[in-house]
Amino acid sequence: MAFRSRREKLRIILSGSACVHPGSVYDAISIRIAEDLGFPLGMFGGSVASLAVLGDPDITLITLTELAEQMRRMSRAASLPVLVDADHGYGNALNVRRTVQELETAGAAGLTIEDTLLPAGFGEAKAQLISLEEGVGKMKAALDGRGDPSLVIMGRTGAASITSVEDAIRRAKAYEAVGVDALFFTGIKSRAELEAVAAATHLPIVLGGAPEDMNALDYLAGQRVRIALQGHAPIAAAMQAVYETQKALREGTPPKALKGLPSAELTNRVTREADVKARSADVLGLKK
Ligand SMILES: O=C([O-])CC(=O)C(=O)O
Ligand SMILES: [Mg+2]
Repeated sequence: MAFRSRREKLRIILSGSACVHPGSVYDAISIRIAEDLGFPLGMFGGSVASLAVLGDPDITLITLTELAEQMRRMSRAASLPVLVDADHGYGNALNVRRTVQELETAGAAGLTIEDTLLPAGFGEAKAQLISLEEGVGKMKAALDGRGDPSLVIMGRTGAASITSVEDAIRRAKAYEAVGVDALFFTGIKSRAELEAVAAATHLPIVLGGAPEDMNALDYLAGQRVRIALQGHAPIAAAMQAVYETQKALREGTPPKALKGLPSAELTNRVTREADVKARSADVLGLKK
């Protein structure tokens, strides 16, 4: 299976004793840059998928087809393992099963299925959770949808910030019991909360954002956190760069005077120019 080695790399991170930061990836260019910089893993958040594909905020308006297609483009462009935020699995538990099948064939190394009610319910300003029973059904369906046993399936709960840490623990234990590979928590606000969650569970932990005083990787590693997200600054930086460049051009700056453009060397590296040239020499009869 072409993607197995990517998945095994993610499994090595999860079964190791260190905590790593993933690179935030959302398209073919961003995944190549993350790979070149030596990130051990890419994180493809639902928020950045929505931004990159639709230019939308994170309201789960994106479809599974669009998400999987974006993942497929990244899988073609680089071989960095990618953990995909598959949100609620795009429907009920049967949809979750299909989501796993699509992301598996699109080359994801792993994916998270969460128990938040998505898209937002009618008349509900605040995030809601589905029941624990429905969450368990989704995890079972996700595991059942997996064709390649090396694909990593993570159970994700946002209960810590929606209901309580106790509820997050209850849910995490139930997801653990049906056989997910790792637990992904969002909304953990303190060391005490993380320590409670870690003490009550057994699987490797992924932390979707943490307060400043919990950033030390050795502390996180000691609580079985193997992957700690750092948000999605690269796409935000890209937005600012496009804004500045278009603004300068609109205001009459000559293209040659623009600031912040990549060197030819960086552009060539990101586009894998040398590979294209070598291939063109071989198959198009062009000079290298
Ligand atoms: O999983 C992540 O990267 C955090 C998240 O939910 C998102 O960005 O949509
Ligand atoms: Mg998300």
